[in-house]
Amino acid sequence: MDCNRVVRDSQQNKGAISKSGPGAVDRRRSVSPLFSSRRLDFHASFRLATWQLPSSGLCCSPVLFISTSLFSTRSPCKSPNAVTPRQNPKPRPPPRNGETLSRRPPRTSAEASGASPRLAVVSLGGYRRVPGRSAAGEPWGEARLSRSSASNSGFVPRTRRMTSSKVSKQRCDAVVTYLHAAIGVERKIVSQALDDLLKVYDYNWEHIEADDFRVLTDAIFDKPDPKEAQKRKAKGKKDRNDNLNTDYCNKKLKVKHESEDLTTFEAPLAVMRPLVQDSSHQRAYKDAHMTSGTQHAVKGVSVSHERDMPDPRRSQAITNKKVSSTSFEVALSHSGTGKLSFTYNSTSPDFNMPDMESVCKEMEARFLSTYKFLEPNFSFMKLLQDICQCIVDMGCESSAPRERRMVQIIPAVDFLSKPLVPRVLQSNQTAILNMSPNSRIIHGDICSSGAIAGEQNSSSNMQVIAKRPAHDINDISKGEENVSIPIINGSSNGILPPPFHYIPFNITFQNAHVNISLSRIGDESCCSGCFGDCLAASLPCACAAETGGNFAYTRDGLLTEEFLDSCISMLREPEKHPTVYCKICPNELVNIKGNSDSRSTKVNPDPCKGHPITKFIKECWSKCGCSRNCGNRVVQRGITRPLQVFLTKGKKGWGLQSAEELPRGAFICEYVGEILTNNELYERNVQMTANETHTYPVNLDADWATEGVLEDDHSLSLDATFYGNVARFINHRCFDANLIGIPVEIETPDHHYYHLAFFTTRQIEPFEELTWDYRIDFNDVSHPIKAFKCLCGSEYCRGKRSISRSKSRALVLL
Ligand SMILES: C[S@@+](CC[C@H](N)C(=O)[O-])C[C@H]1O[C@@H](n2cnc3c(N)ncnc32)[C@H](O)[C@@H]1O
Repeated sequence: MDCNRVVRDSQQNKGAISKSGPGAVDRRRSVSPLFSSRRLDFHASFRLATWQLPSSGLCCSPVLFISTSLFSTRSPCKSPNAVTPRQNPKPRPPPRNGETLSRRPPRTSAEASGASPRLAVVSLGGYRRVPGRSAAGEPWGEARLSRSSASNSGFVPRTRRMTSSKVSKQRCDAVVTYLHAAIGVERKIVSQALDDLLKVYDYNWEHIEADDFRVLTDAIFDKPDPKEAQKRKAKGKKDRNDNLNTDYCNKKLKVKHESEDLTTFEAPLAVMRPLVQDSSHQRAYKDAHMTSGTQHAVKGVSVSHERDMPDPRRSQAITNKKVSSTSFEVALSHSGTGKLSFTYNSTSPDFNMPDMESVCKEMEARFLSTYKFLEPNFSFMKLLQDICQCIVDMGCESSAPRERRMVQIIPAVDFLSKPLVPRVLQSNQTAILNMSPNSRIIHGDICSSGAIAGEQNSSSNMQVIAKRPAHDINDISKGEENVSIPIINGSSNGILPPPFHYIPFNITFQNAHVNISLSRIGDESCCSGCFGDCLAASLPCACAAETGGNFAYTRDGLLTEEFLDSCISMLREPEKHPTVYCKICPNELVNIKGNSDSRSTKVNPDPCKGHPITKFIKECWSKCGCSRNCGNRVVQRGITRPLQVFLTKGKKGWGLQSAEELPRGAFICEYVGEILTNNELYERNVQMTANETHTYPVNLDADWATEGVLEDDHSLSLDATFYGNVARFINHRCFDANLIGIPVEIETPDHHYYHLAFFTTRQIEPFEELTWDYRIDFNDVSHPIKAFKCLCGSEYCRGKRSISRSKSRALVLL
């Protein structure tokens, strides 16, 4: 995408506006009471063409062309005496010889119609040589416009202005043939548009040929859809009936619509309009349902396919909701044309049309502040380009894979029959996600605020479509795990978990120093002499030393009773086990730092709250001689149980369950997330506002006793808010949870960093919710993460009382 081009065009247009009638706009503004509302239209149109130059033999496919325009119009005046905006303006006088760029010809119908345009045009070109053809390849823009190709195809070189009588029919025919082949539009439409333009420009071919026939192609593609014209016509009639005073305006409208009706713009293949998040969901659904054969819904967008429409081109319509101050629409047609359209209605008299460059900049700033993580080269224009490219890509696939994908994206839950609109479109490969610009892309908590995650902010109805990875409801891990982990929503409301990046292994965020090196593993800490399954050997190998000379696992892959009992005891009866206290605790130190610019006057950290001395499992690893199937390698082999992410019945949001009974001591999954230093985690927590949501980070402090005085940045945490695995769905239960998190050493004997693995504390029935004790200190008011009101239901619940009176510490402590 050529952003400079956008800016240049935008600036040129400012120039054009200044000459073509800003005074008129301002005068109209000064009589604003005469205008009932203003409308801001934004169009991004794109088209796909497979075409062949007549003589060169160059076949170009696909060609993507995006043009965007931003212009405002005003609704018809209410008084016959009022100054009216031009509904069907006379064409601009043809440019005279020697006129400068500021008198350039109009590029869109909107501009031609007298609306005040600020135009940005972006073209993308691509070509493909047909093997065996002789012509030299040219990018589309050049090929389409080149003098050689033009003359080869029957065009004559640029000439002086010609009068109507001098225009050769042959030349017109050549242009029509050329554009018909190039962009796949009916000859009649090309011909009509060419005739119109020739008249407008006094048969000056220079303006028509300029900029690669841009004016002509724009005129063709910007012809209004006759269906819309019909609608407006009908509305015009209604207005006339409603208010006789508008007769004058309606006459004008009628003239325009009749001329629009002459065009035969292809019926749209699909039209998408966003839902408005208000109480009219049901009405919107009803409306959509009435106009559609079948319907499925995208986050914030209702999509319907009019399969029963008699149109031989199998038109599809995606339609919905009408009453909106802002609306957004995508129309696609089989000819390979598309149009993205945003309309904003305002009654504000102070409305000032922003220029396209400013809009892009503002949108980029909003995206950044909303989504926090954006690619460095993100641009709003690129987003539009991506949408177009996505449609082109999908359109170019053969129908067979498309059918297969459509089968895959049909969710297991009943999205289709409910009026409340689901928020995410499911797809294994791609998805269009419709979100409010004010909503967060990534967040974990769907219930602490009592709201469903992903719900759109109703402060703006403006929708942003973004192509981005979404959940596959058949496997939330997207194939990253050994087993598929489906998303189960038993309530049939179509809600899905908020988006996040699924990762099966921990990944360092930035500064965390995780030193994984073979040289750090001493010979005494591995079993390089072993072979096959260490558990099958007559004597435990060196890797069992960490667990007192006995392996923590049985031959069945479960934790030994003894090991599990002692871990559970450490968790539930901490007073019976040693705890280590830091002289200066990194956890408390970071609180001071974090508070340094706030109202806090603290200079000394609080005393250490203590860290448990927890048992570690030590698994065999790459420096060992045993095989991958060794019984002392359980956690590193990943998830094997049939887990499911499911929507809980209460207000806890999503949870995790197993479709099968689980024995005591079974490995479920490890807690996977970003590895952060304490400082990074604190910064992150502070930056996330109180209303933003979290999964609960885990502090890796299980073995601090062996570390002596810990440096700040050696204190690490795992945060699954943005990147994580299924463990981020495990809900908390005070004290008697059915899972326990146990530290596991795999790649490094250095216990700054380790894995946190969940094992069952007892036998678990199929579909019983899996829980673990976050060990949240609900009374810690200093922590920036506001804790939830605990709904664990345990008789030992320690969160339900304290939450009402304080912010609680929400960092999980091991
Ligand atoms: C790690 S996430 C667990 C998955 C979460 N339920 C979800 O839908 O994404 C932690 C969040 O789940 C909710 N949660 C977990 N356990 C809870 C409990 N016992 N009572 C109430 N809410 C709980 C809280 O909103 C908390 O912020």
